[in-house]
Amino acid sequence: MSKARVLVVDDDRAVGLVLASLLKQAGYESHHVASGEDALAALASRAIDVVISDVRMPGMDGMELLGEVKQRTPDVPVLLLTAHGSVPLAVEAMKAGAAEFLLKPFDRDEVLFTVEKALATNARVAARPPDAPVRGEGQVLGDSDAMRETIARLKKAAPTVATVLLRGESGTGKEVAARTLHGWSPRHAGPFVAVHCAALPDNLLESELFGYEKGAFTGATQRKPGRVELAQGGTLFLDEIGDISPAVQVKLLRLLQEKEFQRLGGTSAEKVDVRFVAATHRDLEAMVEDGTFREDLFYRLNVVPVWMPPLRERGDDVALLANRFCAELADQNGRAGLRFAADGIAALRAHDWPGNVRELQNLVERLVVFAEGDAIRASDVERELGARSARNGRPSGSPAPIDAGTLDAHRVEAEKGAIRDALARAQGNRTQAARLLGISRRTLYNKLAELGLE
Ligand SMILES: Nc1ncnc2c1ncn2[C@@H]1O[C@H](COP(=O)(O)OP(=O)(O)OP(=O)(O)O)[C@@H](O)[C@H]1O
Repeated sequence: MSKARVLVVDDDRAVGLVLASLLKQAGYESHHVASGEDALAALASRAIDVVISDVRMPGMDGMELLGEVKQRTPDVPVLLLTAHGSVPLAVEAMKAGAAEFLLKPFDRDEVLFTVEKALATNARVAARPPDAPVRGEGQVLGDSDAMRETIARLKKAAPTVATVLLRGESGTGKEVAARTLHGWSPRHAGPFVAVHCAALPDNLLESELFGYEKGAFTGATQRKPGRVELAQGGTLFLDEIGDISPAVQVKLLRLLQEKEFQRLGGTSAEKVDVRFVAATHRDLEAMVEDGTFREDLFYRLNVVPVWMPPLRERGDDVALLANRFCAELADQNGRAGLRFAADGIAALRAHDWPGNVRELQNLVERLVVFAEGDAIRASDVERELGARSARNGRPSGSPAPIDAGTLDAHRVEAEKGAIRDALARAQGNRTQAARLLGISRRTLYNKLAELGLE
């Protein structure tokens, strides 16, 4: 299908561009405009599926824009973004019809989760057929020994219907690999449908996967196909498979074994023809051992295991990827010609990339947005790495312990306390705990790993 279109409205160019490009990376078509007036012009001239707008802007502000959008194109959900969050403002915005209220500085997963949720309420988008990506789109890139081996395995698996299990740390490119595999497969003209299993609570995940019949539950006013059905003739990508509950594990086992499923509220089994690709950063073998992941499901998934190597083991790929990202992002951001100086690349090579390719891509993006000359130098890289490490509480390069007196150490402790508290209040239920904390389930999982609370 054509990609969902997101309009980003922010008078702060850097914020707007970063947000628009984050959405692009996630597979949306996104445009940035700098004012409410320009947003209305964009809405009048092209089909937009969701709007994300800053609240405080000169001229027409986000609240006024919200009012106009609700009048002119009531189907289009509006998400408001502000650094000046206050409860009365949020309440006022929700009353005026805002789909959601997001706080700056924004969290990538939170933004994507919220956009996905908002798109699900847009009937026009829901009625579209699923994704049929262009052959070759989003191909895995890499020339290191580790990556050559991975690519060779993907090529061998591509022409078959064997289930592929992609393993590797977060940000290593498992989803990119899944899309590449689909693009290389005989099913490439069919749909590629992704389900991010950790992002959804159980009941939503089930209805998302299997769909529902009219009347299956309150609010089920019409029959809705699930992602499994939408992937007919193509590939179903089950991301974060290690995060699904035992109840969903049983249903997936049946789907993988019998190639059939039942819609929620349905009475008959439906047959499907889909190729399964799953991914996880978790140690599934250990989960099988401790009884949190079904052994039979593990074997069904682990037919062709493919490991995505961490970026720190990919040698020259750092330079290859950085140059590629720089060229693309510089082009998109009106900085064509901007490149890395040799010492800039050397500085990148010296970093250990705990966030893998995602971290590199985000860093290059910031370097492009804030670059002043024609070349990105080691000092620019070090400054950005240092700034981000300070924010993450993870000093750059060497993993020195956090000084108990620093602001970051306090933040880390405060976050740990809030997460422990929410988990206790939710009696260990992570979905509820995430809700109490106002973050997505996926963000909670990432935080648990980052803070060593798992
Ligand atoms: N080989 C690659 N070529 C181009 N971009 C890549 C490559 N690998 C990863 N990326 C980019 O890095 C980011 C992370 O990739 P991806 O989402 O596929 O990782 P992942 O392993 O699925 O992460 P997670 O486990 O957190 O879901 C994406 O923005 C993706 O576009």
